[in-house]
Amino acid sequence: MSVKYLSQRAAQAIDVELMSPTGGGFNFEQLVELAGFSVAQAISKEFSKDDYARVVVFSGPGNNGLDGLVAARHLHHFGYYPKIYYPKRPDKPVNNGLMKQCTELDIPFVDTPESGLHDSDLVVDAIFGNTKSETQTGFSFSGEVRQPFVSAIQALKKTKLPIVSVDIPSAWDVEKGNVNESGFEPTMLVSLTAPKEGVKDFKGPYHYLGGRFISKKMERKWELNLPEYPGTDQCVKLNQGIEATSSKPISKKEVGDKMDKHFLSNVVSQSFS
Ligand SMILES: NC(=O)C1=CN([C@@H]2O[C@H](COP(=O)(O)OP(=O)(O)OC[C@H]3O[C@@H](n4cnc5c(N)ncnc54)[C@H](O)[C@@H]3O)[C@@H](O)[C@H]2O)[C@H](O)CC1
Ligand SMILES: [K+]
Repeated sequence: MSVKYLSQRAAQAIDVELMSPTGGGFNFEQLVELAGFSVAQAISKEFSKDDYARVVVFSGPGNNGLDGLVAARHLHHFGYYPKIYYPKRPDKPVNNGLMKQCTELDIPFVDTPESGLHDSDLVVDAIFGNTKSETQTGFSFSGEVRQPFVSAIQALKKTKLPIVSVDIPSAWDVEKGNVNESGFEPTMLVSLTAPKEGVKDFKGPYHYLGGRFISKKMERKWELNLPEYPGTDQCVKLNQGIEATSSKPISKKEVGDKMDKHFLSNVVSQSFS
């Protein structure tokens, strides 16, 4: 059976369930840590530190960017030389903590996408992920990308370096994918929890799954059909050309039916915070 591709709404409902006291019982920092660790490990499987030691991580303003900061820290410990482009830094304990951890390791923060790409072997795209709407009226990517991320995404379109995208290539539509082929094509994608519908368009050679935090119970409930993670690995390589188990996207009603009533209301209040 092949792995299931998730609608944006289902992916966000699963995130909320993972963090619900009546669901998975995780806290947010744990998930970010595991997600970022899985990204670093997946990178180490395909891009050896002998050939791709100099890695620049582009981190966006949300949680996808936090995964990038965690990945940078682990890459440092794995023997790579990461640097970070992190232009918008929300003043929150988790962001400040991760920045401090990277600073303690002397990981440099660069001021422009160009200075990040200069003398690098590999780029990690952690700009946008399964972005929640800013308007709270829906779940679609909220309009046109704004600066400084327009320039960052332009730089990713131009670079010849291999790109590793975290969860979804930034500025692709989470459900419709690389609309009009206007986005960049990463070499590697690390989907978190389960691939999103939009990444059916992904054509690169390396597609991994990371974020090893789903119980068998949740996997059955959401019919995720996750592959087995090998041994102690935090990531698993997916076959190229995997198909969704169903061409019918999960409806809003189905997502609502699967969600515990206790945290149904939290989908809006928590997941948009
Ligand atoms: N369970 C998991 O798999 C986990 C996934 N995680 C990661 O979290 C992201 C989703 O995070 P979220 O914060 O909801 O979205 P983004 O990172 O994409 O960033 C939202 C951020 O971007 C701003 N924004 C929105 N639209 C625009 C725009 N058009 N231009 C500029 N800026 C925009 C918005 O204001 C927000 O600040 C998921 O993909 C995973 O990577 C976690 O690690 C937890 C576990
Ligand atoms: K991304």
